[in-house]
Amino acid sequence: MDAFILKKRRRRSSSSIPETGEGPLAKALDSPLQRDFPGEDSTDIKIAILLSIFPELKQENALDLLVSCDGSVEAASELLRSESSKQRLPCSKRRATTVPSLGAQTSLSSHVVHKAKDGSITPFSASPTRRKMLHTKKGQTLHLYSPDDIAAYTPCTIIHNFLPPEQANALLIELLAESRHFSRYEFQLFNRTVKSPHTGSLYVSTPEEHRQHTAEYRHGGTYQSNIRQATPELRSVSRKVQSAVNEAIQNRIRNFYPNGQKLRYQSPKEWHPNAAFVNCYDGPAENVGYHSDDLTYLGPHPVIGSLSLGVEREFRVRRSMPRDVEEDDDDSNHTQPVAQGPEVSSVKSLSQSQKPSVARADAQGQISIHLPHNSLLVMHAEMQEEWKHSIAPAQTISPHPIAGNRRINVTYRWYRDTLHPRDTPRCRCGEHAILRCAHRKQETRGRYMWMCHAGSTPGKESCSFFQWAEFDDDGNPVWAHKQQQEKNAITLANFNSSQ
Ligand SMILES: O=C(O)CCC(=O)C(=O)O
Ligand SMILES: [Fe+2]
Repeated sequence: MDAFILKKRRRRSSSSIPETGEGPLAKALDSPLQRDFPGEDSTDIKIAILLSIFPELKQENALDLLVSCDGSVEAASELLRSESSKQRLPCSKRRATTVPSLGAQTSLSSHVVHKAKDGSITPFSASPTRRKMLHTKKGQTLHLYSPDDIAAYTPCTIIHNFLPPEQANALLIELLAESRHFSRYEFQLFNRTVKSPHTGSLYVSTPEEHRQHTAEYRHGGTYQSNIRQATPELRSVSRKVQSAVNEAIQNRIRNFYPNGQKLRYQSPKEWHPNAAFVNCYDGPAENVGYHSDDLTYLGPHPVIGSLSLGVEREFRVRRSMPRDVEEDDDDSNHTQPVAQGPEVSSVKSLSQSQKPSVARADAQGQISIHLPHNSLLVMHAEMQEEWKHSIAPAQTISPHPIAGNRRINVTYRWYRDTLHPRDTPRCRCGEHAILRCAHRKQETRGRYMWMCHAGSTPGKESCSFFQWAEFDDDGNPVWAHKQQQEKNAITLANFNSSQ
């Protein structure tokens, strides 16, 4: 289970579980997967039986296997026998890493199987219990490394060593020089003005878009002064990001979405980046707190291509828990600012009563995806509405030969022509309303709404404006059709086509 390491472990005092010390069995018995395992008392006996039959099997892999076989030693042995016989075949196309006895970076999903009531064994990825087994517990972090596991358990695709090394280094050097111009985003969190615990800047395609972003677009409720024009490396890399992201979207649709169809409100058009947030995390303490990205200009179910350069850091994700499970309040009275976009801060300094969303995050546990230099993470269409993400402060980091202690991140984004601030609704205080997805109440969950964002703007108070947002199935706002008929639609320039 090397691909899947549990960092914080529960201490067990139960007398039914023998004292196992700090070894792999102790880790295995503390696994969150344990709770789905029937007949907990006999776990160690079953592991011992499996180990006596298959001496090369690692203890922690034995537990994985038992869990996936619903606790049946028989099914687990059967699977191991068939795996080892496949391995002995000289022409076997199977990679050795699919056998659980082998070591580092094994994909969990590649060897975990599901046993149906009729005794048939299917791959875990096709089993109905797949995601159920991955619920993390309070305060726990599951670490995923392999691209297969990341695709199976999170709405993300990771591509390691994405660019040719020289191109990754050239972009890193260019953006490290740019980072001298970066600034901290300011925003209102509850009753305080907070600065983001990292720096950044927004890059756009053309001088005209630079003007519009400074004077018309609002980010986190304010006009943004720190907008820059895309640099040569940023543009040339965007071509590769564009094709990799489009390929990843098609794979995701084919392999993960119901009936192999795109999600409702997801755009069927080719994804093309026309803006990018570039973030700099200077040292292990710099971070970004849990948030989902602002949908206002990206529209429903946006896809984001996120390139990491320099120091490796942990990208943590967790599902946004439906709030009606815990509390019953009304979307239309939404006054609690939910952190959005790169303007988010760590909320550690707030008192317990002030941080309900943090409490929910803890209750659910989280998954950590490690982002090494030159890795591209695609956040798919379900990510912003159903999950939250963060860059955790690190205890230690390994300095990068070019970047030192710094990590540079580029999130390539597709700002929608149809959601230009000229066309989006205004709230009663005359501000641009922001787009959010409802998730608190079951009856309205998944619907979009336009809301006043002034409550998150330093020095402003919200007018509580609220209006349901209407989109067609491809994520076009209702006004887009009218504009097209009148031929006065706005077109934003792709990074690639505007140089
Ligand atoms: O640094 C990262 O990987 C994530 C940045 C992020 O979440 C954002 O820019 O919205
Ligand atoms: Fe983000």
